Amino acid sequence: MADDRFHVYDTTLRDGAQQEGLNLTVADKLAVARHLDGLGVGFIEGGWPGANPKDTEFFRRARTELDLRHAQLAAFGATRRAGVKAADDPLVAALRESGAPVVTLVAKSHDRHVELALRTTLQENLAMIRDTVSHLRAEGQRVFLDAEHFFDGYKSNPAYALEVVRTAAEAGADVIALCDTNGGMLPDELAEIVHGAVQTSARVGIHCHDDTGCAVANTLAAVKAGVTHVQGCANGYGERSGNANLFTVVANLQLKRGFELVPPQALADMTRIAHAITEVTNVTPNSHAPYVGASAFAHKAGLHASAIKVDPNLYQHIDPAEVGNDMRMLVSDMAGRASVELKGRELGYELTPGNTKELVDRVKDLESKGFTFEAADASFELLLRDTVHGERRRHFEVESWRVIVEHTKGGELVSEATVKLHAKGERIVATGEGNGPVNALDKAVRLALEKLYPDLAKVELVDYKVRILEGTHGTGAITRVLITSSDDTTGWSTVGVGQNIIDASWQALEQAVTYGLLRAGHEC
Ligand SMILES: CC(=O)SCCNC(=O)CCNC(=O)[C@H](O)C(C)(C)COP(=O)(O)OP(=O)(O)OC[C@H]1O[C@@H](n2cnc3c(N)ncnc32)[C@H](O)[C@@H]1OP(=O)(O)O
Ligand SMILES: CC(=O)C(=O)O
Repeated sequence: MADDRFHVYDTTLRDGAQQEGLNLTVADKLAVARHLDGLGVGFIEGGWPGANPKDTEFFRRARTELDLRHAQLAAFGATRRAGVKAADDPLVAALRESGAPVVTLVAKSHDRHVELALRTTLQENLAMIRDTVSHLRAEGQRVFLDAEHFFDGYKSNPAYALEVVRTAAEAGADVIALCDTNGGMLPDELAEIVHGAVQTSARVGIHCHDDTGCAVANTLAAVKAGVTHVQGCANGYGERSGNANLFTVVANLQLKRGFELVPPQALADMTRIAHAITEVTNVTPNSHAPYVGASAFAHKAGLHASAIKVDPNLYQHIDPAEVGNDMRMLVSDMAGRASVELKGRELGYELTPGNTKELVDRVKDLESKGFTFEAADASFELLLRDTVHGERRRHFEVESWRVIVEHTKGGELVSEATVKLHAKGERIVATGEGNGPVNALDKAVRLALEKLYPDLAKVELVDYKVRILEGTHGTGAITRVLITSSDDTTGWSTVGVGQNIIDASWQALEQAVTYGLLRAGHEC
């Protein structure tokens, strides 16, 4: 069970789900909850039971389908409506019936909101808070309160904003989370206000939105000012610009401020968990996300690599393994000898100074012609192998290839490719048909090689990207093609460049097949 000295409270399934384009099924919500529990957060806000059938269903299924080891579930909802008893409000009843051990109530703490949005009096709003908190407490639930618009409310009427906090605490709320609902605060101003609000009998927490790009900084400033409960969302999901990214908050507090919020082994699993959640939400992972992004410890500049060669800490703020991430070297025209040497080592090759220099020169020359190696790891490795061997080695040599695209009388578009190859002493001619020229070439190569290399069947072409590099030349522009392939364990990318899109595609395809055969254990 979670350490109650400091709360890590996740609201991905409620505020995170308020993000544009994010739509979770009940099964998705259960899956995300399991991942968050694996990270070791203390509380998981599951949604607003009674507001929609899906969230009601989530709490119903959670009782039998979630076996949480660390976290407690929290059901979110509003205080009772003005003028009714908490016991008679159907939305309060849904919170009571959710079975969640914790209920988090949202309450207005900004006088203008009470008067304009709730259309009630300041006194009635306090009564709504008092009644709802004490009713749920009497029903045996632990109650947290989200003081909505607390900071803007404090600026408008500090006495009233603090009265809301006091009322909730006196009624029995365990936690009052101060919310920067519009996300407009900056850290210094927010910290000053938090200082004034932490003197209450309840625990004080913080809930920040990222509209100024300061949600994480504001959360850390609030912790420094005395809060002991932080709210946030996985991957920073949330309404508008999102919520404080809970992964960044936890990593910062644990690694920089010495809090032990989640077990160290769970922190070391954070990168995997962050990515597993993006699989469920179907939101492309932000590769630049702090700590867990694929680029968070990727080094491109030659000068950085030369220092990293001496000591990785010279250009890294932590050891990536602490959050389950990896250091990566990127090779491009910004690389120097150190970048190439370290990349070579990452790939399992010890390069001589002569090889290193030659590779740096080749990479810079090819990148000036439109190639890109940071996005085509397999093409770089093939270039590296050719340099180490002092010659170009392939499993097959190409005599020629050709593609025909035919528009038939019936309106059908058919592509047919013929390749003539030499492999293992044989001359092979094969023809493939496809729905496009690259598909036809791919089929023809496979047909040509399948008898000699049956495991080529495992290699799949999974992505094909084209970019025009010199738009000013119209249809005669230089084209860059990136192909991503995969076998049953990993993926790799290759690049081709040319004035003819089919030629550029062929270069990338030929390398993709070569790399696939190397991965299958066929040396050449
Ligand atoms: C800052 C936040 O993110 S808080 C979370 C916000 N999340 C959501 O709104 C998502 C779920 N919401 C919903 O499904 C719906 O809005 C419901 C079911 C809650 C309410 O739906 P409806 O009854 O149709 O009301 P509607 O959405 O138009 O308006 C909200 C009502 O709640 C009232 N209300 C708003 N905040 C509070 C509060 N803290 N306490 C009590 N009542 C409140 C409003 O005054 C308004 O009342 P009215 O019906 O008398 O005008
Ligand atoms: C409660 C909440 O989500 C907010 O005030 O932002």
